Amino acid sequence: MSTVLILYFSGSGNTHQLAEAVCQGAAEHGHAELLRIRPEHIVDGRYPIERISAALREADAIIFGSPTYMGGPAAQFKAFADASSELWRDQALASKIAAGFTTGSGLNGDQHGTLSYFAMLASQHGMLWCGLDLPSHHGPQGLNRMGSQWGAIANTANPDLHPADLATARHLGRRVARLACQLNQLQTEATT
Ligand SMILES: Cc1cc2nc3c(=O)[nH]c(=O)nc-3n(C[C@H](O)[C@H](O)[C@H](O)COP(=O)(O)O)c2cc1C
Repeated sequence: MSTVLILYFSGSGNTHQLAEAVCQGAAEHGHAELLRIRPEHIVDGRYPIERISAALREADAIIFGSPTYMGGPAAQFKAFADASSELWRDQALASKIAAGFTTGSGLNGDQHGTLSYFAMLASQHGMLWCGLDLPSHHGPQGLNRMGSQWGAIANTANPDLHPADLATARHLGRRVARLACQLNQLQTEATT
């Protein structure tokens, strides 16, 4: 069993749809929970990290999500990331698995900037980055049609997300949760 948190911001709902798909996949291997960053929680540009720091400390894996705004994560996600420096001081998230997902309206809308930022944030926290183990247009569902191995991307040119993008997000959630279970098992074996 593993506990996976999906920590994300969504302005108009596209990234929320992708977060739900990630959560469905992760729930196949344990407990998975959505934690949405709400703009009204942010005060003077800072997210109140104390609201969620216990949940972050207890999770086995954290999957970050944000729409891509101007080639990077939304300011609301960055407000959380900056506040997470409280947890960086004692490396409270070290050795947890991390992964990421994003949405963007461009076919190539520089969504990699957002995923690269998530990987950097994970590295700052000493976390272990988990990308996608999928070549592009994989299998009958056409998984990873956006061709990214850093994480899951959905193109949002249409209001309903593409089934292949949703299936790719479920795959990422499933992969992270499965790896977290395996890591838990190894740690248990090492201490018994
Ligand atoms: C301020 C702003 C900047 C944006 N910049 C980009 C961008 O750089 N690349 C891209 O592909 N889409 C960009 N978009 C489109 C959003 O990423 C896209 O609509 C996304 O799915 C919104 O997600 P949400 O519904 O979860 O808020 C931008 C949208 C806004 C409002």
